[in-house]
Amino acid sequence: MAIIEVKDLVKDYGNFRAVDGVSFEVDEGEIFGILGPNGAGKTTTVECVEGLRNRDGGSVSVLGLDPERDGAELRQVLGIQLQESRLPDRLRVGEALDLYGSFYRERANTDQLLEKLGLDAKRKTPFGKLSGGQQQRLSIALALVGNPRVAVLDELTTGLDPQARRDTWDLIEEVRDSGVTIILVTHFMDEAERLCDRLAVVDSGKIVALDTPAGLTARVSVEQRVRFRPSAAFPDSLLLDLPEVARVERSGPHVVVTGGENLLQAVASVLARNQIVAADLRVEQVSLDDAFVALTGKSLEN
Ligand SMILES: Nc1ncnc2c1ncn2[C@@H]1O[C@H](COP(=O)(O)OP(=O)(O)OP(=O)(O)O)[C@@H](O)[C@H]1O
Repeated sequence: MAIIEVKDLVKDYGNFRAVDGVSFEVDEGEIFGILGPNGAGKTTTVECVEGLRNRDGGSVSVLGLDPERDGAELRQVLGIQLQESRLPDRLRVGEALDLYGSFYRERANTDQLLEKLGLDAKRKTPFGKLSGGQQQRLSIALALVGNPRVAVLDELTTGLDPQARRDTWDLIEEVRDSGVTIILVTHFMDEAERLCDRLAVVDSGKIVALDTPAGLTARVSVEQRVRFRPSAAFPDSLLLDLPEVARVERSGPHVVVTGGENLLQAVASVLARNQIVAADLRVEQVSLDDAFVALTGKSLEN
C-alpha cells in the first residue's frame, strides 16, 4: 500500500524549474531510491515531501498528511537526515540525541541507536571533535531518534570509508526490516543497487525511469560483453565476421567483444577452431551504471 504519494510535483526557483512534474508512490516498508546527477532536483523533491519547501504545483501526501498543511503532525512521524547537517561544535553527541529526541512524542532507545551506529564510545564527544564519518553517522542517528514511520536519507554515505558504508547499508536494511519506510537520495549507483527496492532516476527535474534496479538494468539492450587475453594474435575480422558480434575493441593485451545473444559460445568456438586460447575470459554484465547512461545520456561519475 502506498503511504507516500507525489503527483505532478513542480518547484520553481525564480524562473528556473528545478522539479518539473514529478510523480511517484512509495509503498509501506519499501526503500525507495531517488537517483540522479548533481542538480537533478533530488533534494528539492524530498524537501517538498518533508514540508521544508513549499511546492509550486501538484500534490504530496505522506501517511495521509499534506506536508504544507499538516507540517507539525508530519514531523512526529518523519525522520530527516539533512545533507551536510551541521550542529554547534560544542554540542555533545548524547546532548544532540536528547535535544532532537525532545521534539518527538515517541523516542527510540538511544543506547541501542548509538551502539548500532558505532558511536557508543562518543556519547560525550563534542560534534566539532567527531570525524566526518562520525558526524555523518550521528546525522543518521538523529533521523531515527523519533522512531519515525518514514525516514528520508539524503546522501547517506557521502564521506564514509568503504567499511563504514557497508555497515551503514546493513543498518539501513535493519531499519527497513523494523517497518520503517525509507526514501533514499543518492548519486551512488552501488548504494542504489544494493539497498533500493525501487528507484526513480531523475534528470533535469523529471523522472526518466522508475523501476526495480534489475528492471532498469534489463531495459538496456540485451548487449553482452566478453573480455579475454588471446594466446596468439588474430585479426578483428575473425570475430567481426560472426553474426553475434557487433564490436571488437583492444585494451592492452585484452580483447573486448560486444554483441548479442549467444556471444560467448560464438566467440569461444571460433577461437577454438583457430587454436587460440582465451585466458582471463570474463563475461561482463550490463550494470545499473550502463542503464543510467542509456537513460540520461550522462554518467553519474561526472
Ligand atoms: N535555494 C535555491 N535557489 C535557487 N536555485 C536552487 C536552490 N536550491 C537548488 N537550486 C537549483 O535547483 C536545481 C536542483 O537542485 P537540487 O539540490 O534539488 O538538486 P540535487 O539533485 O539534489 O543535486 P545534488 O546532488 O547536487 O544535491 C539545481 O540546479 C540547483 O542549483
